[in-house]
Amino acid sequence: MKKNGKIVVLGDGGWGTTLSVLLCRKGFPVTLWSPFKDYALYLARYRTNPRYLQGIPIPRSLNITADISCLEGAGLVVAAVPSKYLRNVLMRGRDFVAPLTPVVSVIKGIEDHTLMRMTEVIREVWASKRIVVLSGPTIAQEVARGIPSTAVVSSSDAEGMRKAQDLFMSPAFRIYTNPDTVGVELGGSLKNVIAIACGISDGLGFGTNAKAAIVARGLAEISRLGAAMGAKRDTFAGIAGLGDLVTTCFNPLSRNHSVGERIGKGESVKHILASMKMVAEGVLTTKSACGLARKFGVSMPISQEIYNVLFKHTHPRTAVRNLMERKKKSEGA
Ligand SMILES: NC(=O)C1=CN([C@@H]2O[C@H](COP(=O)(O)OP(=O)(O)OC[C@H]3O[C@@H](n4cnc5c(N)ncnc54)[C@H](O)[C@@H]3O)[C@@H](O)[C@H]2O)C=CC1
Ligand SMILES: O=C(CO)COP(=O)(O)O
Repeated sequence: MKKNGKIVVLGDGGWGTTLSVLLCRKGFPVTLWSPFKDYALYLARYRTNPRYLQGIPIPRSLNITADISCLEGAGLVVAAVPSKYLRNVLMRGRDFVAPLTPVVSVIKGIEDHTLMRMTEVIREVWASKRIVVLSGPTIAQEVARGIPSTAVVSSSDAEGMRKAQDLFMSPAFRIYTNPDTVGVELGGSLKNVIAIACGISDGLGFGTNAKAAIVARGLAEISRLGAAMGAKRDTFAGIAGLGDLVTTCFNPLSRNHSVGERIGKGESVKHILASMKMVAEGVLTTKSACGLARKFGVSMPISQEIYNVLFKHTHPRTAVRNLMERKKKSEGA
């Protein structure tokens, strides 16, 4: 990426704003696209994002707009809108982007009605030929504050992957490469379901034994599905797998964890979701995970119980009992 090639970041949420600020600090010309004109004007005027990234100053050098034609002439696009909005945003922008424009997806989700990964959606709508994924244990507030963090970039385009590594690498943000895109995308998306489970466990007042079990058995079911979909099992033991699972299951700033915790404490799912400005991707991803489990004939008992709690009004304690009373089995089976 040349310093004179404009970078467009699609999405003014916590992560899109963090990455815009990081790239600005590195001296790149960056445009942040917000879906809402009023909020774009607010961000541009007050140089702070109280709705999604409190307390982080936005540099004057960051250009902010709600005009999707800002994509025209972009040297690189960072896709940072929640998964449920991605297809629509891509449709709005598709006349302004060429298939050879590099696109970095930092989105952690699986489209629920198609079961497509985000790179698949981008390829379908924009016919993009150069797509990279960035994923890992990256709670936005921590990265924005310069707290040491790591992530992985992944692509079948080796040169694009290395360029993306250079683009984001910073003194407090260390980037690795991993060509297993399916594994990196699945790891980042499916861990949100397990983070909801850990939140429920905390909300019910359980201890670290229960959470450790959810993390270990959650990772086992994520890896099982990933392997069936062609991912490498090693990827799930790395930064985009176990790494992201740990941060999301244990960090109180995680939106997925906090949705689970509130459920465990007795709030209704409907009430929790209505009260949130930010998006907890794990809610819809739970549906997708169960859809993929059925499609690939893989058992995902924790995801299935979370589905029952979220969408079938199963009481969390019933879900726990269902998991604890499953048929005896060996760990590797
Ligand atoms: N926040 C974080 O710590 C991290 C988030 N991610 C991922 O980044 C992606 C983006 O999430 P966040 O930046 O966290 O968002 P957020 O939850 O902070 O903010 C919500 C976003 O949704 C947008 N939005 C609301 N209605 C919309 C509509 N109708 N059309 C288009 N956009 C709309 C808002 O403008 C805002 O950008 C997600 O897939 C998330 O999992 C990945 C790593 C870290
Ligand atoms: O993906 C994330 C951390 O890596 C952010 O997690 P939450 O969406 O649960 O806040």
